[in-house]
Amino acid sequence: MSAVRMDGKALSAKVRGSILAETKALKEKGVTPGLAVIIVGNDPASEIYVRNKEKACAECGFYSEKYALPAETSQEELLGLIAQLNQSPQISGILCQMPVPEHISEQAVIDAIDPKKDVDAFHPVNVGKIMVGNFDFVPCTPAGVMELLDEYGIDPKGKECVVVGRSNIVGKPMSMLLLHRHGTVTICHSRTSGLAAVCRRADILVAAVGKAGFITPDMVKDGAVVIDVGINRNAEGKVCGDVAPEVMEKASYMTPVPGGAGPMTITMLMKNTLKAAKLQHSL
Ligand SMILES: NC(=O)C1=CN([C@@H]2O[C@H](COP(=O)(O)OP(=O)(O)OC[C@H]3O[C@@H](n4cnc5c(N)ncnc54)[C@H](OP(=O)(O)O)[C@@H]3O)[C@@H](O)[C@H]2O)C=CC1
Ligand SMILES: Nc1nc(=O)c2c([nH]1)NC[C@@H]1CN(c3ccc(C(=O)N[C@@H](CCC(=O)O)C(=O)O)cc3)C=[N+]21
Repeated sequence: MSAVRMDGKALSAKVRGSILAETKALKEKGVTPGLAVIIVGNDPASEIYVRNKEKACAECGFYSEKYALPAETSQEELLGLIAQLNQSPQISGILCQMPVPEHISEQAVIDAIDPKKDVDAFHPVNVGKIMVGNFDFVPCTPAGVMELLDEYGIDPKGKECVVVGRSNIVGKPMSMLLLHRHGTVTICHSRTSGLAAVCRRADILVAAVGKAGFITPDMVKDGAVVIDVGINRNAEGKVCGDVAPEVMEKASYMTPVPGGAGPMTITMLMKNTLKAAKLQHSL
């Protein structure tokens, strides 16, 4: 039996529709959500994401600004731009695409963004709130995964959840959201011993590794729900996930790449931007 395909594109369209409706109501009160996206350097993959974000802003009726800065931009210049955007009344949310060039400190960039405009939820204040379980902004990729699970009626409560990857962007916040929903969560990384056996315990397996085809069928329990967060390019240059396609035959539900977690990430960014606009206007 082949797994049910968890359609992130379809769910995104639905959620963006309801965001647009809310945006229209907000605009009648004189408030337009605005997102600023900053990209430093010209990583081709980042450019695709930035374009997708601009498109999503248009679909949701948002105002958007894009700053494509050259790779040589100094940290001081970047922090200056962020300080300006922190003050700008048109801008509800600020996202600086990661990674940034090596001469710029990622943490300095994150720390510079006003927590009230931190729609990525990467600022330590927001990370702390997520840990405590009382948060305004949900990290976009993990939030998108949770909405996909809900849409398909998959409840993490009491389930064995295994997250492969412990990054601050995906693995760690993903684990925390599953924990809040009462999953029994195991976080794996490059030093995990017996990784395949740990993965085989999973009722819900989330792959956020960054290696094409890393999760093979022998690592998956029959009937498991498999969430593929990876965005990689295979030898032919095609976008593919961290999960080998043959896993479809073992899983009960699985997210495709493209069309699964990726579009949902952007949709959750829109949701956070709308929320930021509302919070800033006490609505
Ligand atoms: N769909 C979406 O919206 C998004 C997709 N992505 C994609 O998700 C993937 C992961 O992204 P991100 O979390 O930022 O990546 P990172 O490179 O920051 O983290 C990768 C994680 O995988 C772990 N890992 C690497 N090799 C192994 C291994 N052999 N066995 C077990 N664990 C391993 C690393 O372990 P260790 O910590 O020990 O090094 C690390 O924790 C990428 O493909 C990225 O492009 C990212 C963000 C959003
Ligand atoms: N500050 C910051 N915030 C991020 O959220 C962030 C980041 N930096 N750096 C990079 C990662 C990656 N990321 C993706 C977003 C959308 C898709 C996406 O739209 N994917 C589509 C299209 C894929 C394609 O065809 O290229 C899909 O999977 O169907 C993918 C990946 C956000 N990230």
